[in-house]
Amino acid sequence: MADIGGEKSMPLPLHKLQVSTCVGINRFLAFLHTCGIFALAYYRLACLPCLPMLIAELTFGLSWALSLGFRWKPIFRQTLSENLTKIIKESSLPAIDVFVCTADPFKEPPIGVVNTALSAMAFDYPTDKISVYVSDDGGSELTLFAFMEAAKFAKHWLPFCRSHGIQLRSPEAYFTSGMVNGCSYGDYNDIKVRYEAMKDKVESVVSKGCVSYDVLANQEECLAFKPWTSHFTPQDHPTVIQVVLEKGKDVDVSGHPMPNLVYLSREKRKGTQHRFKAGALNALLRVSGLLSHAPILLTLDCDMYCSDPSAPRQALCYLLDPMLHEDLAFVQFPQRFQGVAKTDIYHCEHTRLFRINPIGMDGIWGAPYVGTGAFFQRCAFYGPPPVPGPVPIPVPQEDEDWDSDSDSESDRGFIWVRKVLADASQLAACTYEQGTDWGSKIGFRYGSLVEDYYTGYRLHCEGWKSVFCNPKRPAFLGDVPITLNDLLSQCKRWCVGLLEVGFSKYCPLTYGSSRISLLMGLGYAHYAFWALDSIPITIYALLPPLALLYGTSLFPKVSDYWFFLYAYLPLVAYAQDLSEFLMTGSSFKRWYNSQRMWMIKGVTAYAFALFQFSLQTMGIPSLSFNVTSKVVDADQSKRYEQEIFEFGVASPFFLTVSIVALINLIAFGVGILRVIMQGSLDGLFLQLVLCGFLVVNCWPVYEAMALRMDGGKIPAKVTLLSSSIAVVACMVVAFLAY
Ligand SMILES: O=c1ccn([C@@H]2O[C@H](COP(=O)(O)OP(=O)(O)O[C@H]3O[C@H](CO)[C@@H](O)[C@H](O)[C@H]3O)[C@@H](O)[C@H]2O)c(=O)[nH]1
Ligand SMILES: [Mn+2]
Repeated sequence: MADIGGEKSMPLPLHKLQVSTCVGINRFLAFLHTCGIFALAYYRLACLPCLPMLIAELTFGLSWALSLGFRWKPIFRQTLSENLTKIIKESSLPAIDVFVCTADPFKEPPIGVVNTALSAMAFDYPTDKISVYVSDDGGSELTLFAFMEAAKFAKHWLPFCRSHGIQLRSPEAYFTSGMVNGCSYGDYNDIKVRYEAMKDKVESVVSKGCVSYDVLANQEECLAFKPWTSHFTPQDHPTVIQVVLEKGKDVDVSGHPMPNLVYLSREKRKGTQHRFKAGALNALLRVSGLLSHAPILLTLDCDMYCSDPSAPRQALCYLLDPMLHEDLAFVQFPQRFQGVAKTDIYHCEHTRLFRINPIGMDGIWGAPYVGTGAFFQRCAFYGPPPVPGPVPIPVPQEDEDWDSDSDSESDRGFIWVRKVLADASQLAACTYEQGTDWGSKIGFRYGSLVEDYYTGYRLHCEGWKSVFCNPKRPAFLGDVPITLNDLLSQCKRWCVGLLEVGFSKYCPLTYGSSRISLLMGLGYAHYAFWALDSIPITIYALLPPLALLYGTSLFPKVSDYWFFLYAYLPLVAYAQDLSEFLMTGSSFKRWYNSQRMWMIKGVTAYAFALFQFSLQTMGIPSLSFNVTSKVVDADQSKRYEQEIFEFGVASPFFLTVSIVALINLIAFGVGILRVIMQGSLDGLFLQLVLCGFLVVNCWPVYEAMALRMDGGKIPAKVTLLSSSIAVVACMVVAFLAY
């Protein structure tokens, strides 16, 4: 323990890592693929003067090249948290401020937000070192009410979890997990009844839409709702700060101290920019800096509860390592999800984004920040890492606290005096940031709808590192969108946000590559230009089938030796993708669905994002952060569980998908006829295969157009419009052919 802070290395390792065994094969395949892509370009230029196909193939090639960094040096880390207690005393553990964001009580039910907060309050960690802050961008009394009720329930819940060593500390998850052995606890029924009563009370208030006096217990509770006057709207209201639980004052039913629980709704005024989630997090950063000032922060989305109470200790295995500590900005846990359908039809899990690519980026420099489930060092938000010097930053010795200037104040309970709350209000004022470096050099960064990606990227550019912590037992579990439209809208929002970074002066290819490393720059660029995949996907989805109608061959004959190239490149790319998928423990069917979603996104979310972004750069009003709905409709959720695609609404996304699906169906039919009539397959073989593959992928679309009667089918007007467009397109092509 004594020489942790010294120059010598640690006596007991806190973690270890292992480089993936695939490194050699990955690099070899990369070499072959590069040669292949150059050969493709040569083939297109030399043999077929077909410009769009060349563009498509070069863009595919570019997109593949940008993913090189993910495969360069994937590493697998493992924490050895059993050693943590041997090198640091419980009382010396650093304090943690947890940020939970919510933005709309109707899209994000308060009971869900409360469950997330409860799971963090119940961390397996000294309670007096935890402060949970809730940022309510919806400015809703319903959310505050839910938290006041949750605080009362927490006084029973925390001791219950502690005494029985409960692992799932989100009460909703615990009571629905079917952990029947819970019933054997004497107090199980009591706690269950309390939870349900609390939930009913909160839900009934939410369904009424307002907090009336009769549901409040006393004068003090009534006072808390005073800010909600008739002038109060979600877009225009003063700062509201409520200290719902206060450590040192509130204790649970067993007499143990409670963590701090603070509700914050930052000031909003019409005409001032509020910067969505990044703005909310920055307000929390300042307010928590004044009230509890923990050196470690955890950011959580309201729908992502903590499913392993040891998560903070796992994160500390990295954050307290003197060898990493100096420039380690954050430890990122993967986003993992609950309630995913068996074969994950919409590929909500984003296996590649959240679980495969981060291990690659971790091996080169650091995993990207994904908005939730990340433990930060507070100081990372206030400037670049300290210049490496001879003396490493010391971890506290025996009786010293980690952040020694904060403990003396907060322990005395000094922070909650009225004066401090008034100051905190000022910190959350909507004009506070004007003329400051907030959002540009300090705090979460502004300028992109994907504030998480952008902030992590800018921190990396400043020299900060990060670590990807991916334990077998998921540390955090979130909800997934269960309708196709929600998922595509979310994806479109992400893509627009990513393009905002890609086409800014911070473009990862130039700015990033020169500051982090070429491979990291490529990795970040891979995301920034995600939406560009729409170009080759759309060309491949339309041109080959239309040419098939013509009888024009766009690919080499089977007998041609160039054929090998067209077989090798996609097959190896798919096989590598599949094997990486399977290595995460996913199934073939899930992988298949993920590639289908990639195609669907190519002609919808990616394409629309590109269009939206172009409009935006021309000065047409930009997209705002449309919060993904976390409310589930019973019919929809039933269909989701049965793995039936949910269309239902007349979304423009579905129009383009349907057109592509129909054109391929027609072309495939005509193509087969052509082959039968000509008696030869040679020249059209690849086109037929591609078209057939698209038809197979589009199967749910045909079903939803013609065979289904439920509420999730494609609306008749979309079917009608898309069929007309597809038929006209095919007829024009057929006409041109004669
Ligand atoms: O003005 C806003 C908008 C959103 N949020 C919160 O941001 C979180 C994420 O919003 P959600 O609608 O769930 O977006 P997703 O696309 O599902 O979220 C992913 O993408 C976001 C943008 O990149 C990241 O912030 C998230 O962490 C990441 O999970 C939620 O807790 C919201 O309450 C705010 O606090 N204020
Ligand atoms: Mn979300």
